[in-house]
Amino acid sequence: KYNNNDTFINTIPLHSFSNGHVSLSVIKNNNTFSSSQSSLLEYDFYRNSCPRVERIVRSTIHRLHRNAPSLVPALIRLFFHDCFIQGCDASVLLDDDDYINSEKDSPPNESLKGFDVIEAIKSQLEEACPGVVSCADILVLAARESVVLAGGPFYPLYTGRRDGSNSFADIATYELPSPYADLSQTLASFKSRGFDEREMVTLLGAHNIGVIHCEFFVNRLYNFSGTNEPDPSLDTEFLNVLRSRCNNTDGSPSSLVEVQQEIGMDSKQSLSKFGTSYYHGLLQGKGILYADQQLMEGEKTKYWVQQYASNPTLFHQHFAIAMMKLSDHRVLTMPMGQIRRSCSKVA
Ligand code: HEM
Ligand SMILES: [Ca+2]
Repeated sequence: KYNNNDTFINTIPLHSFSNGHVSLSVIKNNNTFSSSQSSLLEYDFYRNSCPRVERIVRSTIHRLHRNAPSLVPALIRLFFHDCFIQGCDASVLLDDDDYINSEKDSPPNESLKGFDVIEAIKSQLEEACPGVVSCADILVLAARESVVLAGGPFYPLYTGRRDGSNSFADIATYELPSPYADLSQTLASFKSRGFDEREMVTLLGAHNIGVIHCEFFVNRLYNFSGTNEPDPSLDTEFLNVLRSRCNNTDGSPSSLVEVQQEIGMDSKQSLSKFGTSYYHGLLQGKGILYADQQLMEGEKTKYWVQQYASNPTLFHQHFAIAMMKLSDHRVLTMPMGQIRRSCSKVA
């Protein structure tokens, strides 16, 4: 129904995709993929200065992943939280000091993980090619490898991002999407960054994997908006599953019980395939966050939830492209920015 006025469908030759993977030729031939800044990024930017960069990122993540599979969702979330706040400039990685008001200390970022993984990759790269590769590039490349490790699509990335010299704790506090936001609020924050309804639904498909702590949805389980009733949009059976997972009824923030996002689904399968269990869940009232379930409240967003639930290949294609777009959001390129030596400190 929305296909006619959806530029994506009209301009992108979907037949040139195979297996949900995006090929570079498609990108080169179609300007719709690049934002204005990303024209300053290049494919294989480090081909002379650090030709092994992508291999090093990949092998480090693969090595660490064997003992710590949870780094996969963590890195995807870290990437989102960087790019969404002042663009993909590694602002989220900076530590607090006299001059830096670190985003790490902003409430929505308190449960972020994966900083050590980025730092481990950075130190490998500093050995191989000192002072060359930006932390901002490492972050987008690490997120891409994580998507692939989760069974999601591979997508090519431009490189040549430079690191910012600031962190934006206040902006992160107010502008990272809230799990308690309704559809219009969430949509407004994506739209202000150039992402439409469909792209927002696509990116939220990242919630197929990972964990959500009870503190972010306990408000829906017993006393939703002061009603003394649970959130009516929550499936009753699922409500009981969530209650038993978070059996600390006072909802104190210390009750950090982890909840697999694919509860009620074939979790093994969906994890290895980066599937569409998230969208199936929403169709059944089993969205974990209020903001997730809100996708069913808008005509367009609901339409795309239905599309992706029934067409995993389409989801993978769109997810790859949306991740590429987010990776190029407001990047810094020469002569702006810097290359840090350690990702947590300005150079
Ligand atoms: C409306 C927008 C969004 C909201 C409100 C939201 C909120 C959240 C919250 C509250 C958590 C749980 C964190 C925790 O318990 O530690 C979470 C987890 C996660 N989010 Fe989002 N998120 C949004 C969009 C996105 C997007 C666009 C992506 C990626 C493209 C993403 C990727 C993830 C991943 C992978 C996890 C699991 C992290 C882990 O297991 O370590 N989220 N999100
Ligand atoms: Ca940033």
